[in-house]
Amino acid sequence: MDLSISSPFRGAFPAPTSTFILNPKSRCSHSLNFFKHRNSYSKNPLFSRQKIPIRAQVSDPAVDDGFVIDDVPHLTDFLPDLPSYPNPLQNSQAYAIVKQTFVRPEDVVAQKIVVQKDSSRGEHFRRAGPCEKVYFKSEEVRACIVTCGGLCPGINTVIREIVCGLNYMYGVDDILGIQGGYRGFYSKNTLILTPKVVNDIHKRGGTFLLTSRGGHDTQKIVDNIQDRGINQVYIIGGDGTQRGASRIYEEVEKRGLKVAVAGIPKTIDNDIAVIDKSFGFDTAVEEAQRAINAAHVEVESVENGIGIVKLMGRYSGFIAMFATLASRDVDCCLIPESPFYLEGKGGLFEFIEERLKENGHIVIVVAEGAGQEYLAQSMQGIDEKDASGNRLLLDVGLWLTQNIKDHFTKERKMAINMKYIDPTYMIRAIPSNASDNIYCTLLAQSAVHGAMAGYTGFTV
Ligand SMILES: Nc1ncnc2c1ncn2[C@@H]1O[C@H](COP(=O)(O)OP(=O)(O)OP(=O)(O)O)[C@@H](O)[C@H]1O
Ligand SMILES: O=P(O)(O)OC[C@H]1O[C@](O)(CO)[C@@H](O)[C@@H]1O
Ligand SMILES: [Mg+2]
Repeated sequence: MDLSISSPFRGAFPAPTSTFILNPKSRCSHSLNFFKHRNSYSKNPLFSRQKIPIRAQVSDPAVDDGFVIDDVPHLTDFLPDLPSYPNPLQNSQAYAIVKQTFVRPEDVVAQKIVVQKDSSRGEHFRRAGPCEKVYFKSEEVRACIVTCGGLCPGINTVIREIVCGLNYMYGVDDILGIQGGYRGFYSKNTLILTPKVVNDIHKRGGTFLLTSRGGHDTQKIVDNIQDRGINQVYIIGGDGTQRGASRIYEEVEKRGLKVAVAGIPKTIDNDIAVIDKSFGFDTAVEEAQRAINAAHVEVESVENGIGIVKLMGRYSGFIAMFATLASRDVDCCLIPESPFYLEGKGGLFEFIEERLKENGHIVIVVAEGAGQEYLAQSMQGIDEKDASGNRLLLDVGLWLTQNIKDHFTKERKMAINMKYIDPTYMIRAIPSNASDNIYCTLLAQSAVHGAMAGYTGFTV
């Protein structure tokens, strides 16, 4: 596993994460180039990356050690005369340690931690964290936060920590909540967010700001940002949301506005390239154990018990796979990345029969995106999309249940006991656990440091 992105807290101050850019155009910072979807990353032009070889450390210009930085944009790229100020954290007793831990422009995080002795240095990202110079005075900042897409444990913690981070670390007290996703910019009133208002929200699931799919109108959103005098925009959401954030950043740059756009990646499916784990994933895997345990208890207590648990995972089976590995009660895990078939030698039916003979029961975990090709064949013509344009998946759990029942009762004339559990929303509509809370805090604070330092168009 690549552990390059998130670092543990050091002392009273969280060590910086690294970040990636929202947009291929770039300069220095600490963020990733807007969000890379694990499966679509290389195919989607949005995610194509500009590689900027840096030779700063190399004294002999003839030496090319293959160091590449996937850099992020900065406000001074299009507003070259912006003044900078010393980071106010230096003056705070509570953050005295920060003086030794400022992130320097040369600090980067390697994408790969396993390399060969003679391989080139490879791809790197800006390291996130507090910088010596900031490009906003505290009293000048008017920030806003928006949440889009599906739910995920920890969204409220991220909201809370952006508000508290801005206020406690940088003295910012003008923070607005945009309600109901992107469309909330132009169709709803804003909420005033203070540390007091958000104090307890991390104990609740969901999003305090409400969310939605669809409704991204770049022009209207940026008009609204401009009209309201907002100059820092924090956008929490998945791959679609980060694409939308990229559009906002491009429009802001086109209009020459001093507005920092920062993305915080959210996805329960853990389908982001570059990072190992998205926030809320741990919590979801933990909650999935309850469904798997229930399935196991049920099928262990009957003859020929077949338990099926369907878990989220549209294009990637991380939740299903991790929940399976953690549980040890699962016999078979079906994920979108790995094709399977039902009939014949090596097929699922054969495997189930073997297990029933051997153990008297079987537990199968299936990710929602697995086997969609079969469902599409059997239900031709159904091609529904959600408001954001994501294809709505057909229910693989029901399809599997029906096919297994038909096979064993009709063809094999065997009596089976089928138990189908679909805990879909239960694993994401819960508050984040302790370790996700810390991770959410790290991401939120890193986004705040990045925006204060003038970086923009990045996903932390
Ligand atoms: N290419 C795009 N350009 C602009 N906006 C987009 C784009 N794709 C999606 N969006 C907007 O982003 C928001 C969220 O998108 P979507 O519903 O796909 O969820 P997501 O962010 O991918 O989260 P998740 O899939 O994890 O639930 C929606 O408001 C949608 O209109
Ligand atoms: O029903 P909703 O809220 O649109 O979201 C369901 C989808 O959102 C996700 O949780 C995240 O993309 C998927 O796993 C799932 O398919
Ligand atoms: Mg998505």
